[in-house]
Amino acid sequence: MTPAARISAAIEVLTDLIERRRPAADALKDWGLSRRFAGSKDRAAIASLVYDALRRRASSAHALGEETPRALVLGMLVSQRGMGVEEISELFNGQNHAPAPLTEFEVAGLAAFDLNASPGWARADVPDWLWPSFMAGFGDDAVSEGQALAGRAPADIRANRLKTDRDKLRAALAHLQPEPGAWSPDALRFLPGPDGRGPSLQSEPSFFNGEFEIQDEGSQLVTLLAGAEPAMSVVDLCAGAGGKTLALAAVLGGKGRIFATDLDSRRLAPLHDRLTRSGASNVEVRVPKSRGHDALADLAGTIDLVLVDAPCTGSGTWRRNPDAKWRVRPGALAERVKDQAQVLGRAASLVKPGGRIAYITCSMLPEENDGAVEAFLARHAGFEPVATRSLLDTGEVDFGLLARFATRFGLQLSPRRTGTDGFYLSCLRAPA
Ligand SMILES: C[S@@+](CC[C@H](N)C(=O)[O-])C[C@H]1O[C@@H](n2cnc3c(N)ncnc32)[C@H](O)[C@@H]1O
Repeated sequence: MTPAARISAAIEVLTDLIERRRPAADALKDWGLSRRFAGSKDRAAIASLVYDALRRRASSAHALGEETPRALVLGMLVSQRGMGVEEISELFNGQNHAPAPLTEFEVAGLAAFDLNASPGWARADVPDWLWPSFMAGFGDDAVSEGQALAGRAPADIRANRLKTDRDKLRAALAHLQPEPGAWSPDALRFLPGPDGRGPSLQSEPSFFNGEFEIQDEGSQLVTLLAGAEPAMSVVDLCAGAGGKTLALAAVLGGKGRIFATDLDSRRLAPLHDRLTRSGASNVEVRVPKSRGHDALADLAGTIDLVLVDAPCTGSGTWRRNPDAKWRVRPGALAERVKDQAQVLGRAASLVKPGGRIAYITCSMLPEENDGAVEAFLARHAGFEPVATRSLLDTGEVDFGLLARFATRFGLQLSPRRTGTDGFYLSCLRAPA
């Protein structure tokens, strides 16, 4: 396919996913299935155009005065690929599957393209209804935080301490040129290539052997800072597919016990194979028998550390899922805040006197971070937030630099601050 034909294909995929409000991956897959002539390089290039256009959706639409799939691609070619009107006109020539020639309106819009004239939410590429939350969380930095969140994400892996260490793993993966992560002692990072894609890590022998898991460095960090120690009893209350469960098992080093559960039993399904591959032997997966069944009833009041990786808007992961950013509906934030209150209440009933709840979200929004913790503290007398300084003093690595990112009750990581996905951590000590 020619570069211009790939642009036409990207416009088609964007039309489908916007009209039907469906995930980008599904729309791209369907497009590929019905266009067998497209090779793997074509598909990768089209996916990259689609994801980049979604990353800059609000800024393109605002600068060009319309929110059509075509306008999103045009804006992205200017803001992300640095193209000028002439270069774009050569591609948009209407011949051989190229997009139709530019209209006068489009030429004028491209010639006057200036993001500085746009409001904050558009420059930051954040949905306008979430902008007040962003401003409340980041103040003068809100635009640059949003812009960093609209960038491409690297691929991070966590060396599994139960089987290897970072140096050995780095040597085993030297052909893929990983770099050590900036914060987590277990992290290796692979930067995206020109098409936005990273290496195919899941086909590496060291992956099959359980020597690493794919996990954003921010996710690794909040798990390391949660305060798990060997010999503890730990509950991972919202374990899902187990990204944090596996990281906790590596910290415990085979000592103590981890109970992993989730409201949705289907989400736990991949965890069994992942545990086998990782070599973790002290994890018990508690699958609820039905919706509402409490699979942890026998553990009430006995647990040293309850990790709550709470259901949230996922706004911290918008670099990886730029389509999800525009699918979040107004009202979703209030729903997630209710869920968070519910899981935190359940955590409070599990933790032992003097034990700890580690509350984590992959969110950038203060309502579901400090806001959720503040509401919990108001409802649960005697619980106290653990000072951020003492969270950072793990004795393992000097995390002191992260103190700059302390919030009222915890720590906020972000692409701009830490080069990771956006994560929040707050630790709460139960009354003795
Ligand atoms: C952020 S995801 C968990 C990701 C997972 N911990 C990981 O690291 O891969 C949040 C999870 O919370 C679960 N969840 C939602 N409400 C819950 C509740 N009331 N109790 C337990 N889990 C809940 C969801 O099913 C979802 O799997």
